[in-house]
Amino acid sequence: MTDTPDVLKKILARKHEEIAERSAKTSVQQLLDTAKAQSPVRGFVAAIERKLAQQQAAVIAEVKKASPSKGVIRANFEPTEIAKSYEKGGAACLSVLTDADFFQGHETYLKQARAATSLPVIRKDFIIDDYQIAEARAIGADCILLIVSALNRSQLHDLNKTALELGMDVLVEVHDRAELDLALELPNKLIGINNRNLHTFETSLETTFGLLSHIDSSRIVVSESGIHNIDDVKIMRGHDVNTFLVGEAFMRDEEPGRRLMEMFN
Ligand SMILES: O=P(O)(O)OC[C@@H](O)[C@@H](O)c1c[nH]c2ccccc12
Repeated sequence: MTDTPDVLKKILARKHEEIAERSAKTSVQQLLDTAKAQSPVRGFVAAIERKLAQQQAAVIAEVKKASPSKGVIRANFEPTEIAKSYEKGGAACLSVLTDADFFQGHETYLKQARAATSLPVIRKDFIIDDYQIAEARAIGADCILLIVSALNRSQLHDLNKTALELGMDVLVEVHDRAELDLALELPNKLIGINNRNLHTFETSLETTFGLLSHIDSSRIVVSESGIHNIDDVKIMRGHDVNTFLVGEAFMRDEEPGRRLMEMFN
């Protein structure tokens, strides 16, 4: 399918421009100074491990207004209220989209969500440069996402190191076997399997099942995207996948945290 628009490629082209614009305004050193004054990191992996130790599902609940494939998902978008609802509903962690151009996200949303709860928060964005990692900690993020299909091997290793040095956790995201092999070179505990192909935005839960057998029990597998109902959760838990990243299903409910409780309790 040569005429398929490659969404990820388009997003990454824009990210390069965005980083250039931002670094002209604020230096990395300024970001690192701000990061130093930030409240301490909240353990993202630790919060997941606590849920799992209690035989509960560990849910990373996403604060997401819109996406390239779905358009606006939640018109009445109040990050503070959403975050509080998620915490009440039993989320282990929060995920906040900060990409503005494709997901209508913002750094402010992350700050608001984190300030409203005691939960650890992942900055959900397309990270290709150390600059964005300093920025993540400067706005309070406890964890970052590294998307293997957006990076080459040395970028992946270098960016991972930068995040760990700043004290943050890292969720490494893969979609196929080659990406998984690269991710497994890192010592990280969290391996995210994105059921959505970021080039085409097609989504299938089979992606998780296909990769599962290649990951040993020293890792925590996070099944990401396309988890919409109790049956999806049951199938996953039947395969011993107990950690989830869910956005849309919660965002379409008036009370996102109540929906979380319905799906996971
Ligand atoms: O809304 P969903 O289908 O529940 O998906 C959430 C999350 O997995 C998805 O937003 C996501 C996973 N990896 C990403 C990388 C970039 C942007 C977004 C994502």
